[in-house]
Amino acid sequence: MAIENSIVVPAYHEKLNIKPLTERLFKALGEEGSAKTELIFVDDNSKDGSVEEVEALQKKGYNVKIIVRTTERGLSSAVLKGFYESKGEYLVCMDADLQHPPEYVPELLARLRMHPFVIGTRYAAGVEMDKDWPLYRRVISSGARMMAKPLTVASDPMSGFFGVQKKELAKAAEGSINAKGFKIALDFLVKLPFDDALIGEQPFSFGVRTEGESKLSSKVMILYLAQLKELYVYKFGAQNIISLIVIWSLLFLFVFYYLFF
Ligand SMILES: Nc1nc2c(ncn2[C@@H]2O[C@H](COP(=O)(O)OP(=O)(O)O[C@H]3O[C@H](CO)[C@@H](O)[C@H](O)[C@@H]3O)[C@@H](O)[C@H]2O)c(=O)[nH]1
Ligand SMILES: [Mg+2]
Repeated sequence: MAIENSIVVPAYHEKLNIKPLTERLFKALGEEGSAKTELIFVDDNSKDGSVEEVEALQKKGYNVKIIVRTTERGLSSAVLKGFYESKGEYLVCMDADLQHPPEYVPELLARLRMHPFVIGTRYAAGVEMDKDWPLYRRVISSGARMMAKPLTVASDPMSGFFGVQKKELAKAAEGSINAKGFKIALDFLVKLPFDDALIGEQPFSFGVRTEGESKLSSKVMILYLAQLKELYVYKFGAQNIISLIVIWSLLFLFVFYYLFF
């Protein structure tokens, strides 16, 4: 059966999560869904046994592969790499650490047949943040989300769980997607030419990482601010941008100060 769906997972030091993610994903897809789905990990030379883990799963018959990059690092660029190497028309991005429960993927894929872009959202009726997600992460996430509000109607533009149709991806102007940092979905939401009204949303309950460590760092937060600046200029032009950036940067610094000092 031809591959229709490609699930791309950026992974850095995620060996312990690879097997449970693969097993849970293909179980959730069932026999028919699994036959038309490939799973692609994009690893940045973790050298932690992730490659061997994937090889063992291939031997068991799972349609999974791992791309190992040796000269590049970063979540967003890893996702783009996986998308460009994929066979399917329906592309999904999710984290390796099971914070995006694989059981939501079949529903997201179904929505992706009807929408050019589907964002996994933690802000919807009937779903919740895991109550163990630390308060400081919630505050950072809410601050970051607020700063992106003027850019998109999507309820959770910070989400790393999303789907996009490959034909939409091809419409992005050459070199326009910002592959730095963590927030590739936000770039797609602003720069891909689909109508806002066509954005689909997939509610999901955000899990807690049980294996490995988060890679969120102050560098990632700074990259996010740089991305925001670029997106504001892209969307609104340079005229109003200085005042917007100043206001939002002050807000961010206030949240940062409140949390860490
Ligand atoms: N290849 C590669 N993968 C990476 C890198 N940095 C992070 N990843 C992978 O990207 C995924 C997300 O990284 P985490 O470190 O788990 O991120 P987080 O802080 O928990 O952030 C999550 O929540 C955000 C929402 O608040 C999401 O925006 C983000 O995508 C992620 O889901 C994981 O699978 C991780 O291995 C990198 O440099 N290279
Ligand atoms: Mg995580």
